[in-house]
Amino acid sequence: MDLGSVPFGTLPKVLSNTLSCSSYRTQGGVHVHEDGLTVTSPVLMWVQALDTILERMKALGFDFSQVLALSGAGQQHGSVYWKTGASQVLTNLSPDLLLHKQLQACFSIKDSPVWMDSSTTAQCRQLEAAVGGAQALSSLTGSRAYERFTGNQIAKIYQQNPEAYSHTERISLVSSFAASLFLGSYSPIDYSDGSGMNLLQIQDKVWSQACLSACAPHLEEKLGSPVPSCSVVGAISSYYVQRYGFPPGCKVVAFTGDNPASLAGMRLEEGDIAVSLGTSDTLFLWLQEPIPALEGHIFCNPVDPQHYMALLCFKNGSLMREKIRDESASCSWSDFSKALRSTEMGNSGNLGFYFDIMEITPEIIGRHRFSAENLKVSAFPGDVEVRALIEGQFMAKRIHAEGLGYRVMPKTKILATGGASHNKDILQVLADVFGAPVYVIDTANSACVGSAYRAFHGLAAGTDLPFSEVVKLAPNPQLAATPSSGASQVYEALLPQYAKLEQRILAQTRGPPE
Ligand SMILES: Nc1ncnc2c1ncn2[C@@H]1O[C@H](COP(=O)(O)OP(=O)(O)O)[C@@H](O)[C@H]1O
Ligand SMILES: O=C(CO)[C@@H](O)[C@H](O)COP(=O)(O)O
Repeated sequence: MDLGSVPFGTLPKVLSNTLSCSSYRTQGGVHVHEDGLTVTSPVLMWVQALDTILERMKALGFDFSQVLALSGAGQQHGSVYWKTGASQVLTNLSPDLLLHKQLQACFSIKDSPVWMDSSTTAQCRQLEAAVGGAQALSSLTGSRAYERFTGNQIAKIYQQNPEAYSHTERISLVSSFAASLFLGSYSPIDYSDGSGMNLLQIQDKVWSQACLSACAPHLEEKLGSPVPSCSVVGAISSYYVQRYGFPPGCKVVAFTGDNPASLAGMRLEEGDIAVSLGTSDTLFLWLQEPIPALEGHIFCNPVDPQHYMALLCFKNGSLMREKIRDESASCSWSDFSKALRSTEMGNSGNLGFYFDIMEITPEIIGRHRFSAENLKVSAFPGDVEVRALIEGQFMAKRIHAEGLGYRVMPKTKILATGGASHNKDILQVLADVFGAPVYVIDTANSACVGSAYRAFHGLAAGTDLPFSEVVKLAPNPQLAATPSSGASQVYEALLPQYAKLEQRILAQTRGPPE
């Protein structure tokens, strides 16, 4: 969880929040189960993370009485299952005890499925069949069925553990769960994060009855009604007023997904392209008109209710970069950067695909390396390996963004965020592959900054003030890398090559058509 105070003018302090993990024997915040597909996090770990951060802030003397509004963000798609009777506990929290001590018995499922889960292929096929196919589901909800999307996760829980499902009074997303903790009552799901469930009709902004009934019974009452992302969902619970000194009127603005919150934090404009280099890599764009397809996702826009955002998710992001860093660059980001600087754009024609876990975009697993002559090779020297990884990751992003209809224009800006956006040498490759300048904001944690901006926007709710007006005095993104001379010739030649090899691997791994 991070504290975000809007860093300009005389604006009040706001608190933004992302929950992260602590020591529950998780790796990277999650448990990967024996089947290699099921991935969960202990829900109490998230509750304890909130306790820990608030206690630390109190110990540091943070003045909670200045917080007029707060909002936050959570990983998308993950879900939390509140047990029958939990709302009673939530509304009667004792300020003398930590949250995780009081909420221990409140969850019907203790290990929440998270975005990395890919165990629901059967449920995905069932959902698509129920609504007339993959494209029909995409046209309705913005995406074909994806394993991590919450509707399919709920369907799996209902099918495998009907008793726990029937003892569930409320299902939250990670974002609305975190908001519920602050509210002391169930927070609604916002339209933008709600778009990552395969359940919400993105045009009408209501739950799809066909999708709900294909996933599980009585689902609508367990989800509650979705709300616009900029809604004030209530005032902070008296628990925080008494224990930490928040003002009683402190407003809670609907929490949203980490990627929608990043869009807000980066103040993305139409034509820009955002690349988030976090645990997952994502690429997202502002859209006026949704054109849902079989690849990628359309979400409701988190700051403008009339508009949309498109998103591509790449599962093998930072964790893959960390592996190659450890294997080929002495476990050091500085050696990793040196490798990028000591090799040339285009990597002398050597290309690599690095997907240690089943990738989402495209559905490939394994490491696949090719020489300049397109021959499969089993290994590259360390420096070549590092460049092949980074060039491959960014070429995939450009190719799949162009598949969605996106074109790099002369005025295109790339806005980079996430942990790896601290690395200038990685950003240089990004600028070269896209042939466009790369900008960063002064904190790489754009989801937190975006949550602070959204909280401030929520304070102005009812005045119809557009989000862009609210953030107009925020600092502008800083230029971090510009394309090197000759980059466009190198990558114009290499991009079709990479796309062809990707198709070849896909054809080989899928096998002959049935
Ligand atoms: N200098 C660096 N170069 C490349 N990657 C980095 C660097 N510093 C941090 N990272 C990566 O950033 C990742 C965390 O990114 P972050 O955006 O905080 O994650 P999340 O998406 O889970 O919020 C780490 O896994 C780490 O690999
Ligand atoms: O699945 C997606 C987007 O569709 C992920 O981007 C998650 O939203 C979590 O990402 P990290 O912040 O853990 O990288």
